[in-house]
Order: sequence, then structure tokens, then C-alpha cells
Amino acid sequence: MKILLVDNSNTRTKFTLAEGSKELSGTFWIPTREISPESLSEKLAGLDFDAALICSVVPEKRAILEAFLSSLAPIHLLTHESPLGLALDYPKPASIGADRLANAVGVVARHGSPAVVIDFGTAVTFDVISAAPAYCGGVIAPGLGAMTEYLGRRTALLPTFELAEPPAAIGKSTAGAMQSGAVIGYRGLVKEILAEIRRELGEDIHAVATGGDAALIARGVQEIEHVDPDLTLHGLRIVAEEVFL
Ligand SMILES: Nc1ncnc2c1ncn2[C@@H]1O[C@H](COP(=O)(O)OP(=O)(O)O)[C@@H](O)[C@H]1O
Ligand SMILES: CC(C)(COP(=O)(O)O)[C@@H](O)C(=O)NCCC(=O)O
Ligand SMILES: [K+]
Repeated sequence: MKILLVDNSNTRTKFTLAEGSKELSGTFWIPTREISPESLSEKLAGLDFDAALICSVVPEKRAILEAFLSSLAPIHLLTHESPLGLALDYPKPASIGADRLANAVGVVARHGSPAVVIDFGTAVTFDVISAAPAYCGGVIAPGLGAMTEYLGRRTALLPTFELAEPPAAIGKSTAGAMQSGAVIGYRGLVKEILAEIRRELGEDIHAVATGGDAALIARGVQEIEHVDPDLTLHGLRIVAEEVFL
């Protein structure tokens, strides 16, 4: 059975096909703002699948994905009521972003629990999973791209610049100084949040990173043990196996 997995997040909507193995057979993405019946017809043309699992944190685009895919195959929308294989130790589980639930499922299966998964996307999210495994809660902070874009928009003289490793901490140009603030500053944010999480838990749990900015930031954060770029899709694959197989 071929299952189409869809991670509809705020910047990019990622797709892949699960075909019963632990590998994902090719991933591709569409900018989320471009999701429409037309772009879906074009990008999914010729793709053959028997079911689809959608994880969405963008309601307007979720409605388009649901309508489009349900005309082709049975679909399941990931929620806190999906078979996640973990307890949700959280006052309002319905409020947890579906991508964060998928990350929690993915990290337990691929890296073990207890764990903290950090997703460097539009927002950066930290999610803590206990040994049980149970989802315990987490942290939401502005994402690296959103933060730097905002700085460019709210100032008269600051340019947009490439998010890349700064040549030095002490910038010798406006763009160099901004790269330093973004990349080095962001690593500081991550280290401090991880340290506080570990202090609060009284336990040295391992950290796994995913999301568009994971590789750039994790390179300078020794507390992050693994970067797993497709972790969310793997979480979806595991839930899809429970739902459809
Ligand atoms: N080709 C790309 N398109 C968009 N963002 C990218 C790309 N490559 C890296 N990024 C970075 O990834 C971030 C978005 O990460 P992503 O995991 O796609 O977010 P989300 O899951 O919220 O949609 C952007 O802020 C940007 O800095
Ligand atoms: C925190 C998020 C914006 C992250 O989205 P992303 O950066 O992956 O696009 C998303 O998971 C969300 O809208 N969550 C709902 C609120 C919550 O998780 O508490
Ligand atoms: K995401």
C-alpha cells in the first residue's frame, strides 16, 4: 500500500510516499502560500497512492489539501486523537500543533525516549518526551528566518541577507554583523532553552533537531546529538502505518 504523507507547515509543505518500508521514497515540497487546487494537480500529477495522511498547522491550506486529496483516496488528518503510541501529559492536547505531535512520534521511534526534539521551522519548537513515552510540553520561539525577516522589515537601513555561517563574531559589514546576530545569537537561544529544560527535568535527555534551519544552527550546538531532516515525515509514516495498515 502506498500512503502519501503531507506535512503542511507555515513555510513549506512537504510530501513523500510511504511504501511499507522504513525509508521514504523521495520527498518534495511546495511553498505553503502556493498551495492551491492548481498547484496540487500539477505537483501530484502521476503520483499513485492508496491513502493520504495530512498533518497541518495552516487551517486555510488544510481545507484545500483535504478537499483535493479526499477526492483521490481515503485520508486521515493527524490530531491528538490519532494513534500516536504516546500519552499526552498536557492540559489541552487539542491545542498542540500536529507537526509537533508528528515530531514526538518520530523521535521516539528513531532515536528513543526520553528526548527533546527541536524543529527549526517558521517557528522553532522544542518538544519534550519522557521515557514512558509521554508528550510533556515544550517551548515555542520565533524561527530564524522569521526573526531576520522581521528585522529587515522594521528597520530603514538593514538589508535582507543570506542566512549562513558568519565569517566572524565581530562583523565587518552590515550583512556580516546581521549573520552573526542571527546564527550565533540563535545558537545561544537554543543552548539556554535546552539547559533550562534539562535543569527542570533533572535529567540529561538527548536532543534531536529537524526543520529547514537545523543543519546551520546545530553545527554550533554540541548539545544537539542528531540532525534528522525528515523527522516529521517519519513521524507521519509511523502514524499512517497504524491508521491504514
Ligand atoms: N529552500 C528553502 N525554502 C524556504 N526555506 C528554507 C529553504 N532552505 C532553508 N530554509 C530555511 O528553513 C526555514 C523554514 O523551515 P521549514 O522546516 O520548511 O519550516 P516549516 O516547517 O515551518 O514550513 C526558513 O525559515 C529558512 O530559513
Ligand atoms: C508552533 C507552530 C506555529 C510551528 O509551526 P511551523 O514552524 O512548523 O510551521 C505550530 O506547531 C502551531 O501552530 N502550533 C499550535 C500551537 C501549539 O503547538 O501550542
Ligand atoms: K514544521
